[in-house]
Amino acid sequence: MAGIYRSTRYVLQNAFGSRSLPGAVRFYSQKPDPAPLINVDVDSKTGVATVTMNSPPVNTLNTPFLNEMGGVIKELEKNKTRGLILTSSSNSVFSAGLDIMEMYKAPRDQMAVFWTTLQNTWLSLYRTGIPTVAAINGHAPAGGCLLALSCEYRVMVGPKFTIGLNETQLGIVAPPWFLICMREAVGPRQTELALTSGKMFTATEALNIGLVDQLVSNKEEALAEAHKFIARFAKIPPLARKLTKEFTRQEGIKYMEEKMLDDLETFVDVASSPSAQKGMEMYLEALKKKST
Ligand SMILES: CCCCCCCCCCCC/C=C/CC(=O)SCCNC(=O)CCNC(=O)[C@H](O)C(C)(C)COP(=O)(O)OP(=O)(O)OC[C@H]1O[C@@H](n2cnc3c(N)ncnc32)[C@H](O)[C@@H]1OP(=O)(O)O
Repeated sequence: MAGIYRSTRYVLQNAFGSRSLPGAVRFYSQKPDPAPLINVDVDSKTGVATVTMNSPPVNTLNTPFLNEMGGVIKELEKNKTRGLILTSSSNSVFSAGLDIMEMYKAPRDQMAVFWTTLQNTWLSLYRTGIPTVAAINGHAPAGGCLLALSCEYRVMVGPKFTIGLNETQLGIVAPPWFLICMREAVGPRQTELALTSGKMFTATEALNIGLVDQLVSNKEEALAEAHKFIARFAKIPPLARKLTKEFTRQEGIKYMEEKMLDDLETFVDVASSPSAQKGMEMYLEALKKKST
Protein backbone atom coordinates (compact mmCIF):
# COMPACT_ATOMS: atom_id res chain seq x y z
CA MET A 1 0.00 0.00 0.00
CA ALA A 2 2.75 2.39 0.98
CA GLY A 3 4.49 1.52 -2.28
CA ILE A 4 1.53 2.74 -4.27
CA TYR A 5 1.46 6.01 -2.31
CA ARG A 6 5.16 6.49 -2.85
CA SER A 7 5.07 5.77 -6.55
CA THR A 8 2.08 8.09 -7.05
CA ARG A 9 3.85 10.85 -5.16
CA TYR A 10 6.96 10.07 -7.19
CA VAL A 11 5.17 10.51 -10.52
CA LEU A 12 3.66 13.84 -9.42
CA GLN A 13 6.71 15.18 -7.63
CA ASN A 14 9.01 14.12 -10.40
CA ALA A 15 6.84 16.01 -12.82
CA PHE A 16 6.14 19.06 -10.67
CA GLY A 17 8.85 19.15 -8.05
CA SER A 18 6.67 19.97 -5.01
CA ARG A 19 3.39 19.25 -3.28
CA SER A 20 1.72 21.97 -5.32
CA LEU A 21 -0.59 20.34 -7.79
CA PRO A 22 -0.87 20.83 -11.50
CA GLY A 23 -3.55 22.77 -13.34
CA ALA A 24 -6.04 20.86 -15.41
CA VAL A 25 -4.39 21.42 -18.76
CA ARG A 26 -0.78 20.84 -17.83
CA PHE A 27 -0.96 17.05 -17.82
CA TYR A 28 -1.76 16.80 -21.50
CA SER A 29 0.93 14.54 -22.84
CA GLN A 30 -0.55 13.12 -26.02
CA LYS A 31 -1.29 14.89 -29.26
CA PRO A 32 -4.89 16.11 -29.04
CA ASP A 33 -7.50 14.54 -31.26
CA PRO A 34 -8.26 17.11 -33.97
CA ALA A 35 -12.01 16.48 -33.56
CA PRO A 36 -13.17 18.37 -30.47
CA LEU A 37 -14.83 16.31 -27.74
CA ILE A 38 -16.61 19.43 -26.52
CA ASN A 39 -18.31 22.07 -28.67
CA VAL A 40 -18.63 25.63 -27.45
CA ASP A 41 -21.16 28.03 -28.85
CA VAL A 42 -21.24 31.54 -27.41
CA ASP A 43 -24.44 33.53 -27.98
CA SER A 44 -23.31 36.85 -29.43
CA LYS A 45 -26.23 38.75 -27.85
CA THR A 46 -26.15 37.37 -24.31
CA GLY A 47 -22.53 36.24 -24.02
CA VAL A 48 -23.74 32.89 -22.66
CA ALA A 49 -21.81 29.78 -23.75
CA THR A 50 -23.48 26.48 -24.50
CA VAL A 51 -20.87 23.80 -23.83
CA THR A 52 -21.93 20.58 -25.53
CA MET A 53 -20.23 17.33 -24.59
CA ASN A 54 -19.73 15.46 -27.82
CA SER A 55 -17.75 12.33 -27.10
CA PRO A 56 -19.82 9.40 -28.46
CA PRO A 57 -21.22 7.07 -27.53
CA VAL A 58 -21.78 8.09 -23.89
CA ASN A 59 -19.52 11.07 -22.98
CA THR A 60 -17.31 9.11 -20.62
CA LEU A 61 -14.92 11.23 -18.58
CA ASN A 62 -11.40 10.28 -19.60
CA THR A 63 -8.15 12.24 -19.51
CA PRO A 64 -8.37 13.89 -22.97
CA PHE A 65 -12.01 14.82 -22.39
CA LEU A 66 -11.32 16.26 -18.93
CA ASN A 67 -8.31 18.18 -20.20
CA GLU A 68 -10.42 19.68 -22.93
CA MET A 69 -13.15 20.59 -20.47
CA GLY A 70 -10.58 22.25 -18.18
CA GLY A 71 -9.25 24.23 -21.16
CA VAL A 72 -12.77 25.30 -22.17
CA ILE A 73 -13.56 26.62 -18.68
CA LYS A 74 -10.26 28.51 -18.54
CA GLU A 75 -10.92 30.09 -21.93
CA LEU A 76 -14.49 31.07 -21.04
CA GLU A 77 -13.25 32.68 -17.83
CA LYS A 78 -10.60 34.61 -19.74
CA ASN A 79 -13.25 35.89 -22.15
CA LYS A 80 -15.56 36.96 -19.32
CA THR A 81 -18.37 34.74 -20.55
CA ARG A 82 -21.73 35.60 -18.93
CA GLY A 83 -22.88 32.05 -18.35
CA LEU A 84 -22.08 28.39 -19.04
CA ILE A 85 -24.71 25.84 -19.97
CA LEU A 86 -23.46 22.26 -19.90
CA THR A 87 -25.32 19.78 -22.07
CA SER A 88 -24.80 16.74 -24.32
CA SER A 89 -25.03 16.07 -28.04
CA SER A 90 -26.46 12.62 -27.29
CA ASN A 91 -30.22 12.06 -27.31
CA SER A 92 -30.11 9.72 -24.35
CA VAL A 93 -26.94 10.19 -22.28
CA PHE A 94 -25.71 13.32 -20.51
CA SER A 95 -22.54 11.53 -19.34
CA ALA A 96 -21.90 7.91 -18.33
CA GLY A 97 -19.40 9.09 -15.70
CA LEU A 98 -15.79 8.09 -15.33
CA ASP A 99 -14.31 6.09 -18.16
CA ILE A 100 -13.70 2.70 -16.63
CA MET A 101 -11.02 2.07 -19.27
CA GLU A 102 -8.90 4.74 -17.53
CA MET A 103 -8.85 2.54 -14.43
CA TYR A 104 -9.05 -1.02 -15.77
CA LYS A 105 -5.61 -2.61 -16.11
CA ALA A 106 -4.10 0.88 -16.17
CA PRO A 107 -0.62 1.47 -14.75
CA ARG A 108 -0.59 3.43 -11.49
CA ASP A 109 1.00 6.50 -13.03
CA GLN A 110 -1.71 6.62 -15.71
CA MET A 111 -4.39 6.34 -13.03
CA ALA A 112 -2.69 9.17 -11.15
CA VAL A 113 -2.72 11.42 -14.20
CA PHE A 114 -6.38 10.58 -14.83
CA TRP A 115 -7.49 11.28 -11.26
CA THR A 116 -5.47 14.49 -10.94
CA THR A 117 -7.00 15.75 -14.17
CA LEU A 118 -10.45 14.90 -12.85
CA GLN A 119 -9.76 16.69 -9.56
CA ASN A 120 -8.51 19.83 -11.29
CA THR A 121 -11.25 19.99 -13.88
CA TRP A 122 -13.90 19.38 -11.25
CA LEU A 123 -12.50 22.19 -9.11
CA SER A 124 -12.45 24.57 -12.10
CA LEU A 125 -16.10 23.88 -12.86
CA TYR A 126 -17.25 23.83 -9.23
CA ARG A 127 -15.68 27.16 -8.26
CA THR A 128 -15.85 29.18 -11.48
CA GLY A 129 -17.32 32.67 -11.10
CA ILE A 130 -19.30 32.11 -14.30
CA PRO A 131 -22.95 31.18 -13.59
CA THR A 132 -23.29 27.49 -14.50
CA VAL A 133 -26.33 25.40 -15.42
CA ALA A 134 -26.57 21.73 -16.35
CA ALA A 135 -29.16 21.05 -19.03
CA ILE A 136 -29.42 17.32 -18.37
CA ASN A 137 -30.78 15.80 -21.56
CA GLY A 138 -30.02 12.15 -20.82
CA HIS A 139 -28.89 9.65 -18.18
CA ALA A 140 -26.39 10.99 -15.68
CA PRO A 141 -24.95 8.19 -13.52
CA ALA A 142 -22.01 8.61 -11.11
CA GLY A 143 -19.45 11.04 -12.57
CA GLY A 144 -22.20 12.30 -14.91
CA CYS A 145 -24.25 13.22 -11.86
CA LEU A 146 -21.16 14.86 -10.31
CA LEU A 147 -20.79 17.08 -13.38
CA ALA A 148 -24.41 18.21 -13.04
CA LEU A 149 -24.07 18.71 -9.27
CA SER A 150 -21.03 20.91 -9.82
CA CYS A 151 -23.19 23.40 -11.70
CA GLU A 152 -25.31 25.93 -9.82
CA TYR A 153 -28.64 24.92 -11.33
CA ARG A 154 -29.97 21.76 -12.90
CA VAL A 155 -32.73 21.49 -15.48
CA MET A 156 -33.54 17.90 -16.42
CA VAL A 157 -35.42 16.46 -19.34
CA GLY A 158 -38.04 14.05 -18.04
CA PRO A 159 -39.47 11.65 -17.43
CA LYS A 160 -37.39 8.82 -18.90
CA PHE A 161 -33.83 9.66 -17.87
CA THR A 162 -32.14 8.86 -14.57
CA ILE A 163 -29.54 10.53 -12.38
CA GLY A 164 -27.64 9.58 -9.25
CA LEU A 165 -24.44 8.59 -7.53
CA ASN A 166 -24.71 4.82 -8.05
CA GLU A 167 -21.16 3.92 -6.97
CA THR A 168 -22.11 1.55 -4.14
CA GLN A 169 -24.19 -0.50 -6.57
CA LEU A 170 -20.94 -1.13 -8.46
CA GLY A 171 -19.09 -2.05 -5.28
CA ILE A 172 -17.13 1.21 -5.19
CA VAL A 173 -17.32 4.28 -3.00
CA ALA A 174 -18.01 7.85 -4.08
CA PRO A 175 -15.15 10.02 -2.77
CA PRO A 176 -15.95 12.70 -0.14
CA TRP A 177 -16.08 15.52 -2.68
CA PHE A 178 -18.79 13.71 -4.68
CA LEU A 179 -20.68 13.37 -1.41
CA ILE A 180 -20.23 17.05 -0.50
CA CYS A 181 -21.75 18.06 -3.84
CA MET A 182 -24.74 15.79 -3.27
CA ARG A 183 -25.20 17.02 0.30
CA GLU A 184 -25.19 20.64 -0.85
CA ALA A 185 -28.07 19.85 -3.20
CA VAL A 186 -30.27 17.49 -1.17
CA GLY A 187 -29.08 17.68 2.46
CA PRO A 188 -27.44 15.05 4.70
CA ARG A 189 -30.44 12.73 5.18
CA GLN A 190 -31.22 12.25 1.50
CA THR A 191 -27.50 11.98 0.74
CA GLU A 192 -27.01 9.12 3.13
CA LEU A 193 -30.11 7.33 1.88
CA ALA A 194 -29.13 7.83 -1.76
CA LEU A 195 -25.44 7.00 -1.57
CA THR A 196 -25.60 3.99 0.72
CA SER A 197 -28.00 2.32 -1.72
CA GLY A 198 -26.45 3.78 -4.89
CA LYS A 199 -29.89 4.91 -5.96
CA MET A 200 -30.51 6.14 -9.49
CA PHE A 201 -33.40 8.61 -9.42
CA THR A 202 -35.98 9.14 -12.12
CA ALA A 203 -36.21 12.77 -13.18
CA THR A 204 -39.40 13.21 -11.12
CA GLU A 205 -37.83 11.64 -8.02
CA ALA A 206 -34.77 13.84 -8.51
CA LEU A 207 -36.99 16.92 -8.60
CA ASN A 208 -38.80 15.83 -5.44
CA ILE A 209 -35.61 15.59 -3.37
CA GLY A 210 -33.97 18.70 -4.90
CA LEU A 211 -31.33 16.82 -6.86
CA VAL A 212 -32.51 18.79 -9.89
CA ASP A 213 -34.25 22.17 -9.83
CA GLN A 214 -36.61 21.93 -12.78
CA LEU A 215 -38.13 19.33 -15.09
CA VAL A 216 -38.81 20.01 -18.74
CA SER A 217 -39.90 17.82 -21.61
CA ASN A 218 -37.14 18.34 -24.16
CA LYS A 219 -33.65 19.74 -24.70
CA GLU A 220 -34.85 23.02 -26.25
CA GLU A 221 -36.90 23.78 -23.14
CA ALA A 222 -33.95 22.83 -20.96
CA LEU A 223 -31.71 25.31 -22.78
CA ALA A 224 -34.38 28.03 -22.62
CA GLU A 225 -34.76 27.56 -18.84
CA ALA A 226 -30.99 27.53 -18.42
CA HIS A 227 -30.76 30.89 -20.21
CA LYS A 228 -33.51 32.26 -17.94
CA PHE A 229 -31.58 31.17 -14.84
CA ILE A 230 -28.44 32.92 -16.04
CA ALA A 231 -30.38 36.08 -16.90
CA ARG A 232 -31.21 36.43 -13.17
CA PHE A 233 -27.65 37.60 -12.62
CA ALA A 234 -27.67 40.37 -15.22
CA LYS A 235 -27.78 43.08 -12.55
CA ILE A 236 -25.71 41.36 -9.85
CA PRO A 237 -22.12 42.64 -9.64
CA PRO A 238 -19.94 39.70 -10.79
CA LEU A 239 -17.34 39.94 -8.02
CA ALA A 240 -19.98 39.90 -5.27
CA ARG A 241 -21.58 36.90 -6.99
CA LYS A 242 -18.29 35.05 -7.42
CA LEU A 243 -17.20 35.53 -3.80
CA THR A 244 -20.63 34.52 -2.49
CA LYS A 245 -20.45 31.36 -4.60
CA GLU A 246 -16.98 30.60 -3.23
CA PHE A 247 -18.17 31.09 0.37
CA THR A 248 -21.17 28.84 -0.24
CA ARG A 249 -18.95 26.15 -1.76
CA GLN A 250 -16.15 26.52 0.75
CA GLU A 251 -16.34 22.95 2.08
CA GLY A 252 -15.76 21.31 -1.30
CA ILE A 253 -13.12 23.81 -2.36
CA LYS A 254 -11.24 23.44 0.93
CA TYR A 255 -11.44 19.66 0.75
CA MET A 256 -9.85 19.61 -2.67
CA GLU A 257 -7.23 22.25 -1.93
CA GLU A 258 -6.11 20.56 1.27
CA LYS A 259 -6.68 16.87 0.57
CA MET A 260 -5.89 16.58 -3.12
CA LEU A 261 -2.89 14.29 -2.71
CA ASP A 262 -4.49 12.13 -0.01
CA ASP A 263 -7.56 11.76 -2.21
CA LEU A 264 -5.34 10.78 -5.13
CA GLU A 265 -3.44 8.22 -3.09
CA THR A 266 -6.65 6.65 -1.85
CA PHE A 267 -8.00 6.47 -5.37
CA VAL A 268 -4.91 4.80 -6.86
CA ASP A 269 -4.72 2.46 -3.92
CA VAL A 270 -8.33 1.32 -4.20
CA ALA A 271 -8.61 1.30 -7.99
CA SER A 272 -5.47 -0.78 -8.51
CA SER A 273 -6.41 -3.40 -5.91
CA PRO A 274 -7.19 -6.88 -7.31
CA SER A 275 -10.78 -6.77 -6.03
CA ALA A 276 -11.51 -3.43 -7.72
CA GLN A 277 -9.88 -4.67 -10.94
CA LYS A 278 -12.04 -7.79 -10.83
CA GLY A 279 -15.12 -5.62 -10.18
CA MET A 280 -14.30 -3.45 -13.18
CA GLU A 281 -13.78 -6.49 -15.40
CA MET A 282 -17.17 -7.89 -14.47
CA TYR A 283 -18.87 -4.52 -14.88
CA LEU A 284 -17.33 -3.97 -18.31
CA GLU A 285 -18.41 -7.46 -19.38
CA ALA A 286 -21.96 -6.72 -18.22
CA LEU A 287 -22.00 -3.43 -20.14
CA LYS A 288 -20.71 -5.15 -23.30
CA LYS A 289 -23.25 -7.97 -22.98
CA LYS A 290 -26.03 -5.41 -22.62
CA SER A 291 -24.94 -3.50 -25.72
CA THR A 292 -24.78 -6.61 -27.98
C1 LIG B 1 -17.23 -1.61 -11.20
C2 LIG B 1 -16.32 -0.44 -11.29
C3 LIG B 1 -15.21 -0.63 -10.29
C4 LIG B 1 -14.31 0.61 -10.28
C5 LIG B 1 -13.32 0.48 -9.13
C6 LIG B 1 -12.55 1.76 -8.99
C7 LIG B 1 -12.26 2.01 -7.55
C8 LIG B 1 -11.96 3.45 -7.32
C9 LIG B 1 -13.04 4.13 -6.55
C10 LIG B 1 -13.09 5.60 -6.77
C11 LIG B 1 -13.87 6.00 -8.01
C12 LIG B 1 -15.25 6.29 -7.65
C13 LIG B 1 -15.95 7.13 -8.65
C14 LIG B 1 -16.60 6.58 -9.69
C15 LIG B 1 -17.48 7.41 -10.51
C16 LIG B 1 -17.87 6.85 -11.84
O1 LIG B 1 -18.28 7.61 -12.66
S1 LIG B 1 -17.68 5.17 -12.19
C17 LIG B 1 -18.54 4.95 -13.73
C18 LIG B 1 -19.98 4.70 -13.45
N1 LIG B 1 -20.77 4.73 -14.65
C19 LIG B 1 -21.81 3.93 -14.84
O2 LIG B 1 -22.15 3.13 -14.02
C20 LIG B 1 -22.53 4.07 -16.15
C21 LIG B 1 -22.36 2.84 -16.97
N2 LIG B 1 -23.06 2.98 -18.22
C22 LIG B 1 -24.38 2.81 -18.37
O3 LIG B 1 -25.12 2.55 -17.46
C23 LIG B 1 -24.92 2.95 -19.78
O4 LIG B 1 -23.85 2.91 -20.67
C24 LIG B 1 -25.72 4.26 -20.02
C25 LIG B 1 -27.07 4.20 -19.27
C26 LIG B 1 -24.95 5.50 -19.59
C27 LIG B 1 -26.03 4.40 -21.53
O5 LIG B 1 -26.65 3.24 -21.99
P1 LIG B 1 -26.70 2.94 -23.56
O6 LIG B 1 -27.08 4.14 -24.31
O7 LIG B 1 -27.55 1.71 -23.72
O8 LIG B 1 -25.18 2.65 -23.97
P2 LIG B 1 -24.33 1.31 -23.69
O9 LIG B 1 -24.58 0.36 -24.79
O10 LIG B 1 -24.54 0.84 -22.32
O11 LIG B 1 -22.84 1.89 -23.78
C28 LIG B 1 -22.24 2.22 -25.02
C29 LIG B 1 -20.77 1.86 -24.96
O12 LIG B 1 -20.15 2.66 -23.94
C30 LIG B 1 -19.48 1.81 -22.98
N3 LIG B 1 -19.57 2.44 -21.66
C31 LIG B 1 -20.67 2.85 -21.01
N4 LIG B 1 -20.37 3.42 -19.85
C32 LIG B 1 -19.02 3.37 -19.73
C33 LIG B 1 -18.09 3.82 -18.74
N5 LIG B 1 -18.49 4.46 -17.61
N6 LIG B 1 -16.77 3.61 -18.96
C34 LIG B 1 -16.33 3.00 -20.09
N7 LIG B 1 -17.17 2.56 -21.06
C35 LIG B 1 -18.50 2.75 -20.89
C36 LIG B 1 -20.25 0.50 -23.06
O13 LIG B 1 -19.47 -0.57 -22.62
C37 LIG B 1 -20.53 0.41 -24.55
O14 LIG B 1 -19.34 -0.02 -25.19
P3 LIG B 1 -19.36 -0.93 -26.52
O15 LIG B 1 -20.14 -0.14 -27.52
O16 LIG B 1 -20.05 -2.21 -26.12
O17 LIG B 1 -17.92 -1.11 -26.85
